[in-house]
Amino acid sequence: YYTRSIPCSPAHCCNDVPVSLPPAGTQFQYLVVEKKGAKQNVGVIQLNRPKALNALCDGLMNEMNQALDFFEKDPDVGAIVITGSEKAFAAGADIKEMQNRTFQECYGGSFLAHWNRVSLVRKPVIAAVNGYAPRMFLGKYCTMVNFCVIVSASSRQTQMPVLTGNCGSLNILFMQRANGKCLSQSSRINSIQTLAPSLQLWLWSFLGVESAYSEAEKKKDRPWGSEGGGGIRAYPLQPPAVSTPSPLP
Ligand SMILES: C=CC(=O)SCCNC(=O)CCNC(=O)[C@H](O)C(C)(C)COP(=O)(O)OP(=O)(O)OC[C@H]1O[C@@H](n2cnc3c(N)ncnc32)[C@H](O)[C@@H]1OP(=O)(O)O
Repeated sequence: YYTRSIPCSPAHCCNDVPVSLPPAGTQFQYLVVEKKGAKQNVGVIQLNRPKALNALCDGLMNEMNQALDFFEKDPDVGAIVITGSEKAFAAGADIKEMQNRTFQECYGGSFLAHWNRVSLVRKPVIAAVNGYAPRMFLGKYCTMVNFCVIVSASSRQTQMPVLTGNCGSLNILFMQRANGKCLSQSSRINSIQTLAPSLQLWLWSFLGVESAYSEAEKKKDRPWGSEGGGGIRAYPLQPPAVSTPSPLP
């Protein structure tokens, strides 16, 4: 759980008595939540459900929202990092929990609506990804990572190319700043290429394109993320020329 061991800030004076944030006694079953860094100003949320490869069950996502609330309100926290374990960032939605739910339940009950909290945090949220992260980056069912700002790190075990997530994620930040909307995947990708090319280049150079590009993807010699329908390539220097689809025969 999370303890506060740094000196008081004016906004949070505790008269030298250690303060626990979130409120003392808050225990997380599925997360390790702590503040890190020399200035203790980075809120770190580590997914901690190893037996299920950090699959995102309701309990985990509720705790995630709680932790995000705490960090967003904490004036000492400048940025939030969400990370997993070495083997898995997260195995996506908890499919065991989902398997018996009917369409009506999901649709009527706003299934997964509480997953959006991370996209509303008004501080940078960085997803530090290692290991398995199926369906976390691309496709119809974009999950948590797509609502974060930057996805860093890479791993051969990551099933989706890491950089793909970076583009979508950073772009969401951009679009949130611009108009508060999360656009469709292709719009996001297009817009970052047209509206924020320098930001994109900066991000790519920051992350090191080559190191984020898995050997497996290299061998396939195809656009990153094409499996998920995104069709994204690494364009370290120039955005792609817009191609017109060939007419149907
Ligand atoms: C919003 C929509 C989505 O996110 S849909 C995407 C849902 N995710 C998936 O479909 C991934 C499913 N998992 C896998 O394909 C594999 O687990 C793997 C490739 C990620 C890893 O394979 P590995 O062989 O290394 O591990 P296990 O398959 O043995 O898994 C260990 C343990 O974790 C449980 N588990 C894994 N993924 C999930 C999940 N998404 N939901 C619930 N539980 C999951 C798995 O059942 C094993 O537990 P056990 O008690 O031994 O059955």
